[in-house]
Amino acid sequence: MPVAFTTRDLTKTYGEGRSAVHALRGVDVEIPAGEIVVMLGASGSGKSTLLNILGGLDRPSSGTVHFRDLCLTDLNDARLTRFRRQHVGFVFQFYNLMPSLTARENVELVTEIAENPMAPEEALEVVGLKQRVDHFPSQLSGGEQQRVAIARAIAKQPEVLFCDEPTGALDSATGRAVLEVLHEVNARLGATVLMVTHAANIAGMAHRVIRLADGQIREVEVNATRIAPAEVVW
Ligand SMILES: Nc1ncnc2c1ncn2[C@@H]1O[C@H](COP(=O)(O)OP(=O)(O)OP(=O)(O)O)[C@@H](O)[C@H]1O
Repeated sequence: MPVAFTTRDLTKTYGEGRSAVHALRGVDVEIPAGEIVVMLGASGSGKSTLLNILGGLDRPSSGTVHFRDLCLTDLNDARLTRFRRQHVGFVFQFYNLMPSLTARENVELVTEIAENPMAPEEALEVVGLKQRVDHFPSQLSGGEQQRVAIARAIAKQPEVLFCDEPTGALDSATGRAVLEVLHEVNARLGATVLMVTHAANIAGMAHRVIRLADGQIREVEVNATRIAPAEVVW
């Protein structure tokens, strides 16, 4: 299995002196391409910090990150931005949609600057919103808005989709619908999906589960069998 990301002795410290917070303390991890990987850990264990560094939104204090054979830690800001634009998509807990734009227009914001985008309608079809392309966010439910955010993230055909608590603001039925979409994006489009969550039950649908504690990898587990998104309970 080809590797999407490799980190070596990654550290991240926020602040300095007595107020320094050691968010990551020597992380060595490999994320295989084409998998759904779930990162679990207590609040403050460093999950979001690691996700943001892998996605090129933030930089480590020390250590290296490779995306395939591209060393992200060597890139200047302009090249790191290009890496993000070409290779990765992000989905956050709060959907960050533009309220004055329709679903289609929200997706177009990304497809207009992407190199090899899908048509916005196609991305909205993948997430099951073909009939809602001309609706504004206020006319959509929370789960539907999150699906627009996923459509926006996948429309540029990223190799990796980073999701930080993508179901955190959703009830269980709506959350399952969103997980179904993430499962589809992995199975149908072949994107690596890297998801941070507090909901341990979501780990059952992953190929691989990474547990963090105190800024370090505590355990990496490969699921012998996976459950379907519809079976996830929380
Ligand atoms: N910008 C920042 N400035 C200072 N400290 C920060 C910053 N971002 C994160 N931290 C600290 O780094 C540690 C790790 O934070 P991180 O958000 O990565 O944890 P997490 O596991 O994602 O937590 P949660 O599940 O609560 O989102 C925490 O102690 C947090 O307070």
